[in-house]
Amino acid sequence: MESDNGAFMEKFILEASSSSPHELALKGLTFAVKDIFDLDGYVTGFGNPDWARTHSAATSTAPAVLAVLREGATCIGKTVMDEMAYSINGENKHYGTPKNPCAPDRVPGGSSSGSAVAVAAMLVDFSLGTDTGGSVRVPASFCGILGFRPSHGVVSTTGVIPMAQSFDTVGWFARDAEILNRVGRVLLQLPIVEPVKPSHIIIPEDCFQLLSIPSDRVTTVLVKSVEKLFGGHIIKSANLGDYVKDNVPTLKHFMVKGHENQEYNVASLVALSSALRQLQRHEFKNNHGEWVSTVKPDLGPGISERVWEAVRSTDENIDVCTSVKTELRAAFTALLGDFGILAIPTTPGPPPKLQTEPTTLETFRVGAFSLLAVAGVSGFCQVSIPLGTYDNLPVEVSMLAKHGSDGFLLNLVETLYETLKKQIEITQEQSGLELNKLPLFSRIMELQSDGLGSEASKMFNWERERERERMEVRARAPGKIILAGEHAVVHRSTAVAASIDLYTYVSLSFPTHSDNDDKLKLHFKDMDLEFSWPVGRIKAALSKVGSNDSSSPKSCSPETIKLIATLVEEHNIPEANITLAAGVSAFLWLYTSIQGYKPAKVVITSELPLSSGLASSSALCVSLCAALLALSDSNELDLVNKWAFEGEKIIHGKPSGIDNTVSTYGNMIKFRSGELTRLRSNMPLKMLITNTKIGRNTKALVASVSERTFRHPIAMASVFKAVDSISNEVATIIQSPAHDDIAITEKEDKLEELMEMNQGLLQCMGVSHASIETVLRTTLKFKLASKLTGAGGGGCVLTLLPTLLSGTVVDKVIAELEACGFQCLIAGIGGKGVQICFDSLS
Ligand SMILES: Nc1ncnc2c1ncn2[C@@H]1O[C@H](COP(=O)(O)OP(=O)(O)OP(=O)(O)O)[C@@H](O)[C@H]1O
Ligand SMILES: C[C@@](O)(CCO)CC(=O)[O-]
Repeated sequence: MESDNGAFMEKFILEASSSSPHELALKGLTFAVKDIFDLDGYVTGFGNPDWARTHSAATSTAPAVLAVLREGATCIGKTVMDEMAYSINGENKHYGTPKNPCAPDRVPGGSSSGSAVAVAAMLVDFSLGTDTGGSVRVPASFCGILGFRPSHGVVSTTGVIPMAQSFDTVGWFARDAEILNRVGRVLLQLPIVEPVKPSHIIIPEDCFQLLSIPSDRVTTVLVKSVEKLFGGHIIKSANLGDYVKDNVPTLKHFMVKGHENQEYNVASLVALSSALRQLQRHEFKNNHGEWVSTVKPDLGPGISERVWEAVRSTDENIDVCTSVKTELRAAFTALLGDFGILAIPTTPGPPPKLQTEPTTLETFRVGAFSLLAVAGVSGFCQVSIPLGTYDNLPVEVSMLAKHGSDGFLLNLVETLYETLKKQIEITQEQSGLELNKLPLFSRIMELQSDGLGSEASKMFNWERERERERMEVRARAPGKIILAGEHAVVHRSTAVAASIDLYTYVSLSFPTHSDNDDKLKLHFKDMDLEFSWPVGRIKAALSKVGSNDSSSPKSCSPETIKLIATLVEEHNIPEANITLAAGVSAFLWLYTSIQGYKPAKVVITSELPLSSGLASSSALCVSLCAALLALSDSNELDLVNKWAFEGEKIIHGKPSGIDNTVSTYGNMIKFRSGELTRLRSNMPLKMLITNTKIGRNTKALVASVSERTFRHPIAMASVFKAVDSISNEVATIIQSPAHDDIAITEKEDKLEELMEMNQGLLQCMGVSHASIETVLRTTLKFKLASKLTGAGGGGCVLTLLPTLLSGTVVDKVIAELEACGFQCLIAGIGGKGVQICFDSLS
């Protein structure tokens, strides 16, 4: 199954003999078909071996397949699909999961998984799939290609195993917008016509808020491209959820009480998807209930549950589902007219990891289906369009048009696609150094996904070695503030943190052969401290440690720490800088674990004050790991984060992982027991950060809180529980909408109160300090609330600067704090995480 990315069930060549006098529209193109289409003489497998075993070969070929064959395209095989088309994941336990060329550790999306992968891996020019609830749109978006779901009923589904007829469509995939359009014209039997300019493009904010990545990463590209081609005046914003709620009265039968105000869902769209799923279950049962009950097929996890749920479903609300369909189609027809476009995200985020638990996938599915149901229930046509990558994972946007406006939509994609691609490049360049936005990374991606197999990887390694010699890799990672929950987070309470726009920078370069240098050199530029070891010396000292595997982060054992300490002690670190020894040890562990024993030069500088609560140690570990992993096969952010955590352990003792996680991913997060939730901040937060300049050691402070917990377990459990509630409340406030100054002020007042409460509890933990109390007293004089941030014991203090606070007051507070000898800075919070770039040295 591994060859051809595991996309095919079976390969063969199928061509139609044609003596047509006209030029064939698809001549010279190859394609593949999902194993749900009948091909004369072949058993149609429906993704499941029990199905294949109990059905005989088809006696004719589905008209949709015949149509493309007759226009000169060559079919090269049938593709793997999800069992009975009852999944959007793309994992098939019987035939293997087709490998997603865009993200090999992620699912390819289903149910037309193999068809999408065959196109994405460039094994064919286009492919056919089917889409009932999302089975073309989802795999297209997960594999970074174009996917088209036509208006319901316009392409023949004869000779295609039905799933749920009210929603079943034949869809297709391509990498090229012109080919997508050409295939569409054949299937839709449409003549070639001039493109028509869209009358308006609606970008509903509520739908883009469902995205787990920053929504402007998607909307900016779209808006800029539309502005360039058609003018910005055609862009309209809207709230789709409200529009649907107000215009589809029957939907009330599917609205779940209490869901109206759910933060991450658009309640009326969730209701739409409930209606769709209900009717889908009903029709699936009519189609396959008897077969399932008799054969009791062996079905994969998640799919089995859904199939049996459908088979056992009762026929409630079926008429109401049909009314919802009719009302929604009328409402959207009024909204879009003949040439209006609705733009929404295809799915709420990047493809989930392979083998994610079905229960963990549920939140993703709820979000995905509420977006997918828009075209599903209205029967409108939809195209999913790739928009490059974010964090190395594919990003897509969808455009929908009125039922029957398929030709218009296909022309529009073709017109828009080149401009979109240029805009993606501009946006990615402007966002600077981001991990996945780099020439070398895109070259690596290309080489891995071009299907050249081992030849490609040989070339790739050789190329990489040469690149390595000429390259300087630079990385930077931000520091962080903790808004609520420090220390308690080590004891499994919730904390809320954000990145700040102060960074640690790492530069990594490897000597060329002609340099004849065999040393590993580390330069802390700010303190002008240099370390260097012959790599043979490091190898000899660490010979017992075993071989390195950069793709699986491991902890440094106490024995290895001792061995590393001998290497550190060979350099006499001045007494004033002795705390740097821990940073040097972490460096040696991370470097040797990821790069082995190779000579190199690493230079580190930082804008962050060390040991003051702004996570300088994490910024060091994260930027270092990003640089070290940049040239390896495994360059995922997740891996950077995991290795950085191992470095943190050396400096920190028992870290919770919050610091390295914020430094890696940026933004604002809620964090508990290693689990992170991204927060969508709905308020601009400005913080004054006061550095008391009292140096302290996070490791010692964390240990002191643990000791206090050991002495007073019950009392401290209550303290941690109270902190947990405070953090959760802070997260809710940050995310709740605020439309005017009054609402913002109310939110700020609440946050101030919670900060004061948190500070009180940090005092209970014993981590405040006289210098911190001085800052608190000073800011209180100006009615401003403050709390320590990070480990305490000195370090930094946060003061919330309310939006309506006058600049004069800010100046006065700062003047008074600086008069006490403190350093003040005003921080932008919630920016990007780690970033990386390559420079050529030659
Ligand atoms: N730029 C740097 N250069 C050298 N060493 C560094 C650098 N940044 C951090 N370190 C190492 O990290 C240590 C500081 O880590 P520590 O955890 O005590 O404080 P912090 O990370 O700044 O604060 P907190 O963990 O409370 O947010 C330093 O003593 C040093 O060993
Ligand atoms: C004090 C602490 O909670 C935050 C340090 O920035 C420690 C940790 O979470 O690892």
